[in-house]
Amino acid sequence: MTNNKIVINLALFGRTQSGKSSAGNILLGSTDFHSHFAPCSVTQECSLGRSCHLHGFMRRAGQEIILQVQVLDTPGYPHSNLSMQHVKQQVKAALKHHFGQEGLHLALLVQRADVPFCGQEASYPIQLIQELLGDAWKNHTAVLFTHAEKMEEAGFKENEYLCQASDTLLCLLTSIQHRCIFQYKKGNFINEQRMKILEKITEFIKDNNFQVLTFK
Ligand SMILES: Nc1nc2c(ncn2[C@@H]2O[C@H](COP(=O)(O)OP(=O)(O)OP(=O)(O)O)[C@@H](O)[C@H]2O)c(=O)[nH]1
Repeated sequence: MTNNKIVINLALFGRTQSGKSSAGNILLGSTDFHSHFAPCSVTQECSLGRSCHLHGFMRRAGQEIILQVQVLDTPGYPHSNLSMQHVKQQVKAALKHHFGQEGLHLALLVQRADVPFCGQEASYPIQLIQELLGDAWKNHTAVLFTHAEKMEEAGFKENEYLCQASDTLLCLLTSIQHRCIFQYKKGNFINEQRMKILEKITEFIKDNNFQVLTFK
């Protein structure tokens, strides 16, 4: 953090087609990441996107702090045509390259709200986060639920959804101090969504005293 600017470093993890790139684009307010429907994995390589300077999120000693967000998009894990070992090595190298010195503030585990969180498939991305972030992963991970509008359409409020969640999800949320965010993709509310998601993320990072994880 310099006197009046902070750069927040985020990395997206999750299963194929969970909505990682789309969430990254919402966070950045851009279309930097390649995001579309496919019956296979779209993202093949890690890539870093940077937002413009954002105002109105933070103040310190009465002075406005300008926020910039950097997001690392990663291939789905498991992937439809890359081995798990390959993806792991690729993400490890990208974390070191982009956040090796500056550090990572938060890993976002991207999970579709309309897909139950259970079984082996759900646990792979968590295992990847644990392996790459090490013991402190619990302090630097949040779940980002995409497709939350489907949950809303089915008549669930966020707390009701979480109350009825699978044991695996409840156990994960307990480990990460219940850090989770719901992303609703509907109509013309994308900018409003972006602000809400960024507010939550900055809250988590502030609660963590801006601590980062570095990579050697
Ligand atoms: N309705 C809805 N669609 C979404 C949401 N998030 C993503 N999508 C759609 O889901 C599809 C996959 O999104 P991506 O962002 O490409 O997902 P990804 O996880 O990056 O996919 P891979 O790179 O294949 O692993 C796209 O058609 C997105 O438009 C959401 O919150 N709601």
